[in-house]
Amino acid sequence: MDLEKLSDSLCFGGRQQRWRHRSATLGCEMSFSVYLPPQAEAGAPLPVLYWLSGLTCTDENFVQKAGAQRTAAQLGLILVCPDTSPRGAEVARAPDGEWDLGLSAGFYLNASEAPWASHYRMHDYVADELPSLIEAHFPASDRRAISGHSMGGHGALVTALRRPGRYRSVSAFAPICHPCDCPWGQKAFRHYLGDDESRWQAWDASVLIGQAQERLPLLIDQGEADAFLASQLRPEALVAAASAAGYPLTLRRHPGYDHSYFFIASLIDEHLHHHAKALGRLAS
Ligand SMILES: N[C@@H](CCC(=O)N[C@@H](CS)C(=O)NCC(=O)O)C(=O)O
Repeated sequence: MDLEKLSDSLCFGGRQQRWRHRSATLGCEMSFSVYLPPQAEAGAPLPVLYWLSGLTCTDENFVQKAGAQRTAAQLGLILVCPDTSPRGAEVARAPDGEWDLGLSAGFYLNASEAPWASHYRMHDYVADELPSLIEAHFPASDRRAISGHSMGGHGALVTALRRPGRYRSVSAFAPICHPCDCPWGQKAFRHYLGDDESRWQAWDASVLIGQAQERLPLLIDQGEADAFLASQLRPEALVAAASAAGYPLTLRRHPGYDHSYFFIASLIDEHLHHHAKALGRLAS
């Protein structure tokens, strides 16, 4: 596996890096960002928090805006941020001006429909190919946690729920909680998965939580001033489904916070502590 280093900066005593590789799963070149805390110098494997960003993002939004590195350095957590869709000239794209489909809008699923199916396999990339690469090339253990924002919050929830045993904890900021029943999700699922809505359910956290095999520590933060809250995010659907299934869910609603990275930056430390406890880096 060829890995090309694109950048490498000292950050809170650790390294903030960006890498490029050829993804066999996605059939294109992909970039990802990784933060290696100072403890990585010693070489002993450290646990990894995978972060999935939202619509219009790349692997760089979180590392530049969330301010997670200071606490990751204290806790000894590696942070890995994949891109939000396959990339490159060979990859299908939405018509100009549509930012909620195609590039930067992969929805962390495996598409079944043309023209998307040949490259849009972000679920397999995030759950399988990327962790294998990280664990082979960096001082990373197989203790994994997953988190994300908006479309990436949906991705974190669905990835953890679909893949029992792979993650120790999960969290999300302002996730799309019930994509089968909101405009962003319906548009993406119709294109990527086809018109048969019964096939959408395998990618909807509010459905999957009712079938969950394991109970992970699950934390969700939601801003009350988020412009997408009522129309797109629908946390009440996930709360109802979790309650019916007896799945413990901590959902915190925060007055005044919007959908931006300012909200994420305000609460990211609490998410890092949530994951550090499950990953054995803090007393629980
Ligand atoms: N472009 C959209 C907003 C898209 C948006 O809010 N994207 C979120 C994720 S869903 C984000 O993280 N944007 C990038 C950023 O804030 O750095 C609009 O104008 O309404």
